[in-house]
Amino acid sequence: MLSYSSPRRSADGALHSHLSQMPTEHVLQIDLNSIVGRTSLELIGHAGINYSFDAMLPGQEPTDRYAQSLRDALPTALKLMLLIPTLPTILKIPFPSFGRFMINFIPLLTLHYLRDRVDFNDAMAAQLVRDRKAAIQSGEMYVKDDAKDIMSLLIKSNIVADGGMHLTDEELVGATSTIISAATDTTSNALSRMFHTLALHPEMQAKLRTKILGAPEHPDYAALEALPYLDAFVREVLRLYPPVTPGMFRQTCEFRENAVLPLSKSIIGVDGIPMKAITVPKGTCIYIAITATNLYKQIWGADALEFKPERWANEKAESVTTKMCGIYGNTMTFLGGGRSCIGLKFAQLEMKAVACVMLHAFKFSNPDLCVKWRMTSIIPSPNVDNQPCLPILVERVSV
Ligand code: HEM
Repeated sequence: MLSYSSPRRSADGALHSHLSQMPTEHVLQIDLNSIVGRTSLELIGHAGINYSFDAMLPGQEPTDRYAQSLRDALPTALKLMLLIPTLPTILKIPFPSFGRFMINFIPLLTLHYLRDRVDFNDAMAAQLVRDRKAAIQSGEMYVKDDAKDIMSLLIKSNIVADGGMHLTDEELVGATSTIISAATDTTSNALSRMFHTLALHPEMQAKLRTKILGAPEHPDYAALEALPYLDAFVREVLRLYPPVTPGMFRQTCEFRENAVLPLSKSIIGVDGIPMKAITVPKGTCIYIAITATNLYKQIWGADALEFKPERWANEKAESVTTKMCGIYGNTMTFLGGGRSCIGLKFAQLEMKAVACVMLHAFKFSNPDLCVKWRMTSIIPSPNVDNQPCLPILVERVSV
């Protein structure tokens, strides 16, 4: 049986107590990137699977093997980027055991390391699902009454689902693994950007703190939603700095008809003739430029590159009301359509909750160091002198 999180050990509280150990009169320089990385892991642990990775113990990296394995999986996969073009062929192999045989056969240590991480993560997710299902079916109180994590809710609705809507155990394990990996580096990166932006804009930080001090220190959903300036701040961080990647590829379906994309404004084709629509042949690979769309001056205005939460205050502004196909805040940050992100609300609430807890107690400022955001993998990350870190000065707020 795995150790589950206790309702009393909340991750935002742990982040708070992590920093609370600093003496009152001191200004500390800390690497916030590492702390928010652990915070996002612990938050999805609690809210996603009711599991504590013990990621917030002060002064040390998590020793939980599941946490370590999750942390290693993405960087290892990215080392194998050159193999990505072979994926469509591999996925067409009808026998998974043959695919596994090929992976074992190829003498590539990184590939074998990744195989072991994926196997371990799947085994952990499978055990979590098994334990939780057994606990729910046996009516154990803590699961029945307290557990509101995503996995428990999924299992509970699966138990009562009609045949056609029923997920197999394999699908439940797949969903659990996907949610944990999809919610970790993404939100951690968004939190880093949020703190860096707060440190770079002390006047906005002070304004936000004033608004937040009027709300409870550990706000519930309604209290978070009742803070419009916080909402605007989070939207602006997610617009200007899409946390995942500047763009993504999609391929139009090979088995459907060619599509015709209408254009909001006509463009001049290479033959000099104005075009009002573009024909996209089936099977075409398309690059969706996430950052370019979020910063497009024709939509957002001449100040599109500036960080301005105020732009969200004017609900009639054309930039905010233009119909974008993205699912959040008129941006493409979480993409759009059938395969868009399902965790946007979770991510946005996590940013708001962490901002609320932290701004209640601490002030963040920028040390005299040049932080550069670099594309190290598919995710932009903060660096100083080519070393990944986000140095931020932290001091207690005297209220
Ligand atoms: C700021 C944080 C986040 C950003 C910017 C973000 C962005 C994205 C993007 C761009 C995709 C599409 C990826 C692709 O198709 O290749 C995606 C997919 C997904 N995201 Fe997020 N995400 C965030 C947080 C989360 C969180 C917190 C969760 C879960 C609680 C989550 C769950 C998922 C899942 C399950 C998918 C796959 C959906 C599918 O393929 O049907 N994401 N996300």
